[in-house]
Amino acid sequence: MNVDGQKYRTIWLAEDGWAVEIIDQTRFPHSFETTRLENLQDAAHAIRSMQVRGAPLIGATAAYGICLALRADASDVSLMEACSTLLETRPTAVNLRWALDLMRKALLPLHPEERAAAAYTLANQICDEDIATNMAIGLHGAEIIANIARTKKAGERVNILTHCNAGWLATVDMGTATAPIYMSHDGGVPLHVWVDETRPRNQGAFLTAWELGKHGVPHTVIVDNAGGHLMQQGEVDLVIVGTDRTTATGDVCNKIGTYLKALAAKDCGVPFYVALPSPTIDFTLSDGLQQIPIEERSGDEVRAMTGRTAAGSVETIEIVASGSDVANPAFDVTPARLITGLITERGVLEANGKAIATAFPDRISA
Ligand SMILES: CSC[C@@H](O)[C@@H](O)C(=O)COP(=O)(O)O
Repeated sequence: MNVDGQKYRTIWLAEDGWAVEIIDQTRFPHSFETTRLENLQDAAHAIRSMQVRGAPLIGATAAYGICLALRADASDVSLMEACSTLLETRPTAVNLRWALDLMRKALLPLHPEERAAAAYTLANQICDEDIATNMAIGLHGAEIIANIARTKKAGERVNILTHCNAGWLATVDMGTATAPIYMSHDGGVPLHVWVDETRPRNQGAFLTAWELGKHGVPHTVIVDNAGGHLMQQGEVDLVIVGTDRTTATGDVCNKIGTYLKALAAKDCGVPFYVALPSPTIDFTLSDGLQQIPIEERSGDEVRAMTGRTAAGSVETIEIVASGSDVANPAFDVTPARLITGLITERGVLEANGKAIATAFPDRISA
């Protein structure tokens, strides 16, 4: 997407053709900075520290992490160790395992001398495919928005609520939940987005608001607890969120707080959609609540907030009474029964095993 007139992806090869550059997402929204990854440890650190985050981008970064590892040492041991180092960086987004499995299966049979070049080709392909997938999700999701827009009176806009950041910053480009929004907005559909701030790391307030703003999409940041009230007041036409892992039966794991939005949406009769690329479906799982590992992140993310002071410096302050315990589960699971539809690259599916299996027979057998 464009940032002040310059086209960016979230991850790309440096001019030297081997190092990897990323947008450092820990600096948002106070500054826009890019950083260079030169080895496996840089790539693992970028994922762990959330310089890059969002399920598809985590997968893409891991793929380039393999490239960097093989550039230094293309042996079988190096490949296997790189896969296990990267796999341990974050537990919930299944795109990480998907990308590593893809890389390992393709590269292990090759002669070590061929591996690094083949790894770069494959990682580039993963990135290009991510964008094509998101464009397809955008087209399918835009139809849903267009149908709602047709029910509106002149001058009324479609109000969409989203949680966390499933925007272009969470993918290689376009985003998943935001792809239908960008396409509809660019196509002239009047719309407005309610952006959940998404405590504790504020991906909504810091990232989604930033990228919607840069693209000129009307939006309003709300505290995480406001969504239910807005739905009761008829101020939300539909919810679109992303996901880090979706079971073969349609249970959706996404940023903590997603489940509460789905409950409120059900109670208020508001359609609740999940936008996802097929690498986010974990075909080995059938019960999201029992089987999806939920990342527990540092309590410091709950205890503190970072922001810009009136004097212009970026500072971190404590916001919890000292001595209190904190807990920080980073994701929750929304059962399939609360989901109106899954917006995938192969169309909008019902959230159930039959619909998913019918749309992705090739992925099940793989
Ligand atoms: C297209 S991204 C989908 C999800 O990865 C996104 O909604 C999300 O929850 C991201 O969590 P994060 O902890 O910021 O990596």
